[in-house]
Amino acid sequence: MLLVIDVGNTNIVLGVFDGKDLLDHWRISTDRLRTTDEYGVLIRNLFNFNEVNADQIDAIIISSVVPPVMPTLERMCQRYFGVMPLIIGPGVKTGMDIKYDNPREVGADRIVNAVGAYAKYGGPLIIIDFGTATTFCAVSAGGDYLGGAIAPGIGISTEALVQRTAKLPRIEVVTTERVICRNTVQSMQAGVFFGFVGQVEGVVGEMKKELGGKAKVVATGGLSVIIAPAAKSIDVVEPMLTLEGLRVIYDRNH
Ligand SMILES: Nc1ncnc2c1ncn2[C@@H]1O[C@H](COP(=O)(O)OP(=O)(O)OP(=O)(O)O)[C@@H](O)[C@H]1O
Ligand SMILES: CC(C)(CO)[C@@H](O)C(=O)NCCC(=O)O
Ligand SMILES: [K+]
Repeated sequence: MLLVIDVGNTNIVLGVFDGKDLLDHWRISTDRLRTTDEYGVLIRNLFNFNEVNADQIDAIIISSVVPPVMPTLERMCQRYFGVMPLIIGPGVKTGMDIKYDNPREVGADRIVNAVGAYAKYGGPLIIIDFGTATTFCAVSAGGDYLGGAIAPGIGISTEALVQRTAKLPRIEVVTTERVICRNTVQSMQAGVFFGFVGQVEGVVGEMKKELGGKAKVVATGGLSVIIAPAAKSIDVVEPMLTLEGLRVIYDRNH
C-alpha cells in the first residue's frame, strides 16, 4: 500500500492508497518543532485508530512546500515505516512540462494538483487551491503547466484583519446571504465571503481570457466547499485532489 503525504504551511494531509482506492485520509497540523518520533507515533496511531495496517505500507511519496520539516519527515519514514520516500522535486517524473521561468520555484502542491486534475479531466484547466494561500494554476489543452497566480489565503487574510484592529473579533468563514449587514460579525462574514467569491470570479475571468477561451475550473483545499457553491466559475470541487495527484505521480515513477 502507498502512503501519500502533502506538507502544507498549515496542515499535513496524509492518505493511504490500495491501488487506485483511497482507503483513508487524515489531517494533522504542520509543526516545525515536532520531532521524528512525535511524527512517527502520531501517524502510526492514526493508522491503528482507522484499522489500516501500518506494516503494509511499502511505499511513500511526499510533496512539501515547507522545506524545514523535510529532514524530520524523511527520518520518520525510514524509522517508522522502513521506507525511503519519493519526494516531489527535480528528477521526479510528473509527466507535465513546467513553463515557469524557473521550474524549481513552483510549489510542489501546485504541480501535484495540476497533474491530478489533468489526469482526471484533461485540459485546458484552471485549478484553485484554497489553502494557506489561494493559488490559481493554468494547464494547457496539451497538459503543460502554464503558471498562475498566488493570493493571500482566506484564513490568513481574516486573521490579519482581526490582529490589526481593536474592535473586530475572530469570525468563522461561512456562506452568507446578504451583504448589507447590521452587526460586526455578519459584516465581516459577508465581506470575507463575497470578497473571496468575487476574487475567484475575477481571477478566473482574466485567466480564461489569457488562455483564449474556455477552461474547466477545479477547486480544492479546506475552504473550497464554502466558496465553490457561490462561485459560478467553479465547475467541480475535488477535496482529495492533492492526494490523487501524488498517487498518479508515484505510478509514473514505478
Ligand atoms: N471555516 C473557517 N473559518 C475561518 N478560518 C478557517 C476556516 N477553515 C479554515 N480556516 C483557516 O484557513 C487557513 C487554511 O486552512 P485550510 O484547512 O484550508 O488549509 P490547508 O488546505 O490545509 O492549507 P495548506 O495546504 O496550505 O496547509 C488556516 O489558517 C485555517 O485555520
Ligand atoms: C503558494 C504556496 C504557499 C501554496 O501552498 C506554495 O505553493 C509555495 O510555497 N509555492 C512556491 C512559490 C510558487 O509556487 O511560485
Ligand atoms: K492542501
